[in-house]
Amino acid sequence: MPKIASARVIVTSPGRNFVTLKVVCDDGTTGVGDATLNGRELAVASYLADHVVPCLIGRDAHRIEDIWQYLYKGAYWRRGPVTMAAIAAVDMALWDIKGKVAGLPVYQLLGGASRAGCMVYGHANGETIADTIAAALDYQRQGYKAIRLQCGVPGMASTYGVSKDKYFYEPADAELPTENLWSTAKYLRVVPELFAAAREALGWDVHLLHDVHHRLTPIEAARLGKDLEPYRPFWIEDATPAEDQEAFRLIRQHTTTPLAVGEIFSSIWDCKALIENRLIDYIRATVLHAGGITHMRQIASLADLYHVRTGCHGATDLSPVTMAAALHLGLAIPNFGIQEYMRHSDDTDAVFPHGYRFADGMLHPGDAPGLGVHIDETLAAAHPYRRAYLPVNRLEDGTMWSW
Ligand SMILES: O=C(O)C(=O)C[C@H](O)[C@H](O)CO
Ligand SMILES: [Mg+2]
Repeated sequence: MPKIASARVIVTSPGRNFVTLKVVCDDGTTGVGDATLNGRELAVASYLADHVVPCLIGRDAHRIEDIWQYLYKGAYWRRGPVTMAAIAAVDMALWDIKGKVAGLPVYQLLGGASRAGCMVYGHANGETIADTIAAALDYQRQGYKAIRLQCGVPGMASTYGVSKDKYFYEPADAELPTENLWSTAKYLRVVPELFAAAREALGWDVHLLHDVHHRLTPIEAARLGKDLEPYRPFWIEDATPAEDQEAFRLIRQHTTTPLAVGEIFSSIWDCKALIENRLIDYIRATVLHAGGITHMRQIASLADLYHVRTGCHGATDLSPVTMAAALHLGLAIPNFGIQEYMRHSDDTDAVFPHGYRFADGMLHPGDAPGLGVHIDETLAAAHPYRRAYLPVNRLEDGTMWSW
């Protein structure tokens, strides 16, 4: 049995910050895990290096469940994004090792493929509705079957999801948090116009998605859901801040627009009530921020009982290691729904060579043993950490709001 001989934390910034755990076994087998927590990266790096790595040395790398429970129960302080991202990194690395030792891709260890590939959605965004539609048409031409639409809000200098670059959206953009402004009234006017224009231009054979990014009250979210119903969105995401799980009941009572939530959840306890009460349709928790493949599989299994499908977070702050792990899980589980796919920059792809491939609107994790992703440590060292914060958001009168 491979024993864990060492583990190191690698912080690198090939255009944006990533924290990676590399576990090395006494037989030379290595595994990688992603521990990136956007804007708070060094907290997880320290949690791993100072508090987790010393506990790993000498352990049997095959005992994934036992090590998960050891780190979770052993911390005493349960849940939370820092703890769960650190546990996730260990978990991903151990699945990677198990796959390499077995000579099998991780999805085979999880039960084998349940589908040909994982349907993904790309991000179409633009300052104006016309710009956004043009970007969406571009994705459609590339074969995407699902597209997220975000456009600027007239009268607002900046809007969540709208970037200068056509493909890459990077909100962690400054050494101190950028201040954005927000108007719910202006936003609620423009989004239905965007969806009407999108159906006109793109037709009905493509799934359209939208991220509200935690900015509406429950009754405002209910209004948006109703207004979008004629355009049959695939989902609206994070319609209201989800620490108030009960709020989704109100939204649900008013609209048949499917609801997705969970990119900031760190455990099954954050979504248990949402799932069991059938208040959501898609769970967006990820292997990275929700405790790794082991815990995310548990969340997916619970969700499956209630017709809730996965729609895992996949923004650029989740490294290619997380993308690979998400694809192995997504390929295997019965209730996969969709996978977010915001492409990484060439610099990031070079630091993390990977085997997953896009074709026909889907990603496939590939058949290399383990996760099929590596870290080039020499290249990683050439991109030192740079402090970068996510923005904050204020109403026009200065009131602090959810970003
Ligand atoms: O991808 C999404 O749906 C997001 O909401 C992106 C988040 O703002 C981003 O990952 C925060 O780190
Ligand atoms: Mg989101």
